[in-house]
Amino acid sequence: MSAADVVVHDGSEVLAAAAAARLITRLVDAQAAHGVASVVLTGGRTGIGVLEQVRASAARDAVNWSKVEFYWGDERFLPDGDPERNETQAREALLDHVDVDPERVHPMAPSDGKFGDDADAAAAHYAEVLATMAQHATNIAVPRFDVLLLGVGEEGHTASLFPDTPYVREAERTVVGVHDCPKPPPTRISLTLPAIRAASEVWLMTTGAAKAEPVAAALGGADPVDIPAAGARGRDRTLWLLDRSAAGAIPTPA
Ligand SMILES: O=C1O[C@H](COP(=O)(O)O)[C@@H](O)[C@H](O)[C@H]1O
Repeated sequence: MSAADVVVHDGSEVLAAAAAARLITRLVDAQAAHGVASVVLTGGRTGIGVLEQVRASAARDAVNWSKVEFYWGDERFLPDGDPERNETQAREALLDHVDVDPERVHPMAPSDGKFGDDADAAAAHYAEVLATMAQHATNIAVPRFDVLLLGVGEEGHTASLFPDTPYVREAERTVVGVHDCPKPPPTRISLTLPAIRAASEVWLMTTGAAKAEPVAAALGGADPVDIPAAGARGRDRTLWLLDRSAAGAIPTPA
């Protein structure tokens, strides 16, 4: 397993702009190599801020947006269009402003969709969607994810995998319904660590002093059960994009 790369930016604004530029380049390169690129989106302040910066970028349309497969790493299990849904925020930040192919946008089901309020059924369906898109590049039933974006919570959660839960311990399923989350809303859908680890590149992006301890713990080799972000890594690259505050507790080399 390759060591994680850590890039520290001065503040949240420059981090979002720099991460947006990096994402545009990653998608352009993936399209050059594969024809179609694939990205797994995250919610949260930092993740959505990056999408807003992509929208605003002069380089935005270097990406052929109709040839990008969009997935989500997690979703707040709320009614369709709810402003707190990661999908709603991603559409407002970017997807509604570029020429995406609706057939290539794969949101996780809302709580008022065909699965009703059954988050476990909605999660099982998303796992089936991923399996049908799998290209058998890896030994797990998910498609090739060129880049998988993640945030990090103050207690170390990533996607919607929270500490010391059966969901962060999940070793077989690719997608789970998550219940009794400490951060509202209590019910969510999330990729599991095995699914996250199938991605070529995993980028963990976070800002603010409140994240400094979990970031330092994750980079210091914490048990993923205690700090789920510690368990997020890519097959080819794991990249931490931080601002100085979030990086503030990382031990400096002697
Ligand atoms: O609830 C969530 O929180 C995390 C982190 O969000 P942030 O605002 O602290 O960056 C986010 O990555 C996740 O997608 C979201 O569901």
